[in-house]
Amino acid sequence: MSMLQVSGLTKSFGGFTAVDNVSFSVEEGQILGLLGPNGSGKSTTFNCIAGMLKPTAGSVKLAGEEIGGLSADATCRKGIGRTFQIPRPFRELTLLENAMLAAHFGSDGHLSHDEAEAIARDALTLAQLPTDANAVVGGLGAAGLKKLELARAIATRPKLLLADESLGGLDGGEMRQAADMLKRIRDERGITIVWVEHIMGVLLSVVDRVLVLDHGAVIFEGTPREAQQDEKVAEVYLGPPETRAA
Ligand SMILES: Nc1ncnc2c1ncn2[C@@H]1O[C@H](COP(=O)(O)OP(=O)(O)OP(=O)(O)O)[C@@H](O)[C@H]1O
Repeated sequence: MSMLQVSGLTKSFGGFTAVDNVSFSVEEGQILGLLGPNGSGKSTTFNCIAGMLKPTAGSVKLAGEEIGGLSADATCRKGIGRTFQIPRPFRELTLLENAMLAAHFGSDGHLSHDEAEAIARDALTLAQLPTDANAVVGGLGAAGLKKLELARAIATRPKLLLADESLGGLDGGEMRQAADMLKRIRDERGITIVWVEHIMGVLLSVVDRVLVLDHGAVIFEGTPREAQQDEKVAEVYLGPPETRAA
């Protein structure tokens, strides 16, 4: 079954079409890498799926149910969790409290304190963060803050996780760990993932399929191996063949 089905998605800002008739689907339990150069429409596509933007046209279905145009909180309660490119946790709250708030946000408000705490501890454990009640946000570096983003998204108990630029600001080793963590979330929890990233790098070793956007349109869809061999993909990332270093 397709967990996510995007059909004819279009988003215009005034007279400018940032996303132009984009269609793709993600099967349950798969990881899709959504790639493309700066300004290619990745964030706009992501935000239309996550309910931060209203599509101008097209359909977004989660497990067969139309969710296009729903608000961000309604989308979350339907089962879409997201991370933000720039982490903005509640710094005055502990890690556990941050994850507990997310657990409440993802539910219909019927979670007890103890249920929210259990979900939050589980999410922090999966993200390899401390679960004790005193652990605070201060002192977390870039990699720690990315982990907290993931913990907060997982605590909403999503069917589909939208991961936004999870590698930004990380060094090589941290990038590998971040990629492995997304894979583990899929492997251990069966959560379907759409991973939006500006750079290809380590992403190709983890995702099942790759979608590449350029100027708001899909220019490639296939396996990571096919992406590495595709001339159109090489062109948007590396420039025309005659300008590339040997
Ligand atoms: N709110 C907006 N109003 C007007 N134009 C916008 C708006 N949001 C995005 N755009 C434009 O839409 C195009 C696609 O932007 P988008 O942020 O989706 O690209 P992206 O692939 O995510 O880029 P990046 O890798 O830099 O995040 C860009 O030309 C951008 O300037």
